[in-house]
Amino acid sequence: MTTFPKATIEGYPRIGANRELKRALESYWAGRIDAETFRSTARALRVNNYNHLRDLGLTEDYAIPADVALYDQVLDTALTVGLVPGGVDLDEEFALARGNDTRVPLEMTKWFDTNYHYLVPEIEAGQEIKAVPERILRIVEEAAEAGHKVRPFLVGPVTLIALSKPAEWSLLPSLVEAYAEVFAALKDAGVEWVQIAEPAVVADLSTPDAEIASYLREAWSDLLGRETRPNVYLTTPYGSAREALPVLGELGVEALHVDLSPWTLEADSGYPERVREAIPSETHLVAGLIDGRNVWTANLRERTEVLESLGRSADSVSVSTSTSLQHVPHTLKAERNIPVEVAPWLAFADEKLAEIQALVAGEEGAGEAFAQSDRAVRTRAESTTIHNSAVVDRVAALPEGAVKREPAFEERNKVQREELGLPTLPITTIGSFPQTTEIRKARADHREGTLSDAEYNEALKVEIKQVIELQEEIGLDVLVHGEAERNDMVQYFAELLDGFVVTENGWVQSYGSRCTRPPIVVGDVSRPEAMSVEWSAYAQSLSDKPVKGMLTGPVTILAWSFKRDDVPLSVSADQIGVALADEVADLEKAGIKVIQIDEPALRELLPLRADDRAAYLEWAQRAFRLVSLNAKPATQIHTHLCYSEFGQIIEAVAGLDADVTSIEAARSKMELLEDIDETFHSEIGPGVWDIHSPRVPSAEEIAGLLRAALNHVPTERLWVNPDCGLKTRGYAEVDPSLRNLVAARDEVVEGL
Ligand code: MET
Ligand SMILES: [Zn+2]
Repeated sequence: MTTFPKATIEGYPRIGANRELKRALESYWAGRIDAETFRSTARALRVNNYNHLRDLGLTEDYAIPADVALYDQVLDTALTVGLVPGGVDLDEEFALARGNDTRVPLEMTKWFDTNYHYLVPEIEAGQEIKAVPERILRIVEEAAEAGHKVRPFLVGPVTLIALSKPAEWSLLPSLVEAYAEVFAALKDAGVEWVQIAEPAVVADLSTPDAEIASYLREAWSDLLGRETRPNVYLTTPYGSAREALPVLGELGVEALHVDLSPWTLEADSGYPERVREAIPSETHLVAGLIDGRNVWTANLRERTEVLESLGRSADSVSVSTSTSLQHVPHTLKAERNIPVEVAPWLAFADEKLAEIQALVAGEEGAGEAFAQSDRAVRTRAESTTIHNSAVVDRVAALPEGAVKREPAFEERNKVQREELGLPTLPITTIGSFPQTTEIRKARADHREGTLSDAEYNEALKVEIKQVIELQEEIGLDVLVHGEAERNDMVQYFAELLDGFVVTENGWVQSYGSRCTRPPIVVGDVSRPEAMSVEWSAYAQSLSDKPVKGMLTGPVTILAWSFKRDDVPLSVSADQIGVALADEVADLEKAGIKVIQIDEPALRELLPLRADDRAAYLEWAQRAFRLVSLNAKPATQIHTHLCYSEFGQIIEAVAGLDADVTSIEAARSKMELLEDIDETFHSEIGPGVWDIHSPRVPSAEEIAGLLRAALNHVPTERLWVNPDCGLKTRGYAEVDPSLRNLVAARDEVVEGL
């Protein structure tokens, strides 16, 4: 048997260093290129990546994983094993992902606790499962033609069912048959190693841990007992395996990956020890030592200690990443503006490859790399640019534990009613208005330097004025300035706060062709000057109605950034919280009476393990409350949540102690209302217009949703608003939809 490579990675960014895949996908969808051209572009990108990885040192056979889905790895696997029918057809695949005239797309949701989103297979008991090995054989063949023995990649059967809707376990035996068929085909094609990811063993999904462990045993003892199959490399990224760990040890897979990243060991420090005990020496162990989802230079000395603590002989252990590198940008080489002091502290995908090789070579073999790592660790710890004692002291002086805005909601509510004098069922929007071509162009020109600061500000003010006038004319009650100055809300605040570094090219795939450029929290966070006041104050000067100030909350800013690894998340959250509290004070001074603090990512950071959730919710709530802690009683604090189902954490949402909460609800047909009943005592705006779709909701439809809401929420506490901001929509839909909101509200109020 070919031995497992000494140095490897779990996966590499698929989108392309210059986002080639994104461009090819979007050109194909728009009909600008045909299927043939698309396929050859995607193929060239894959082969280039293999060549690139070989140049970076992955020279051993099977060191390079072929984790090469065109849209999503779960969809790709589901199609290959036939859990979702679609075969090899490109348009079928994209129809599942994006919908078309005849079908709605598959639902999309977060992949473990990352910002990547996968497509959720819809499955049912008794359905047919027919493997399509051609999909993966093509990948193997094209790699072979280019001179590479790559490791075909699939999500494993247990994880695939655990992530499907519903998790229909009765399908497991026939699904295992399909995997067996794919394995046999790969073996026949001469493949010696296949990589199968089973991260279901690290998370508390809808299926309990103990059951996951027993399905794992059932599926894998069967698969591993098959005659015709390649060697199996089973992987467990995104955390530590608990109940399933002994099972993984007993299965007898040829190679097993465990996630030993600093992040995982912080939550479960005894993990290396448990791995050492549970995994027999016959199983080749692959230590996922290099963090696949953060951007910090590894402490090679400390990583070596973890490696040594596994007690393995050199030929029975390899070094890899903790997860696929799909969660980090390609390379630091594409960055020109990272401060020279900070650059050595960072390692993107390509830089991590060098770290893996250094760990394999050890200090004797890679002295320079170890010395560099030592320097990075030391200079980062000692840096006076990122450590700001004023910020640390300020946060240390805060009261510990839960903080509470005074007076309590009921009292504030009275003052705010008087101050604002809003009508019954007040109407507002969530903040952003359509980002027009003119605004995008102005922003691009400003970035390029062809539009001066003054001209850019002027362009923004023209836009704000139009947005205010439109809202006045339509008759909304609490207005917004439209957020024309923000492209991405988190990027916007990160650029204005100290303690963040933003990248030029650090694109990371979020889903399909969608990429984001997460900022990096490098140190203590503070606010050198006001960030949003100029725009809000200008907007307020144009209207007698209240204009809502618009901030992104601490949890969301953190969730959508690369986080520090030298302090707990709660520390950064507190720091961002007080920085935003200063912004609240400045907005109040500028005459703003209503301030929204968006926390769409509150649910996203919820830990994978149920045991860890209470502690998370505690610091998340605290950070949010710090922002509004010293707001005047008369200032109405709103919050907004979207992107996930909040039923599970509705009490935590109520615990934010906002005066008004808007929550996405239209798409789920207001399912949320059941949960709201018992828990919510403040005002609430369940979204009544699904802004993810280009449809214009009719007034009757909206009125229906409002009447449904009134069965759960008293009239005086209900707000009328869309599900989320309007920035991705066009005015052609926004204008009539807003008018329908007003008509619906008026009609419902009439009938009260
Ligand atoms: N205020 C933001 C907006 O309207 C909230 C977005 S939540 C993803 O765009
Ligand atoms: Zn939203």
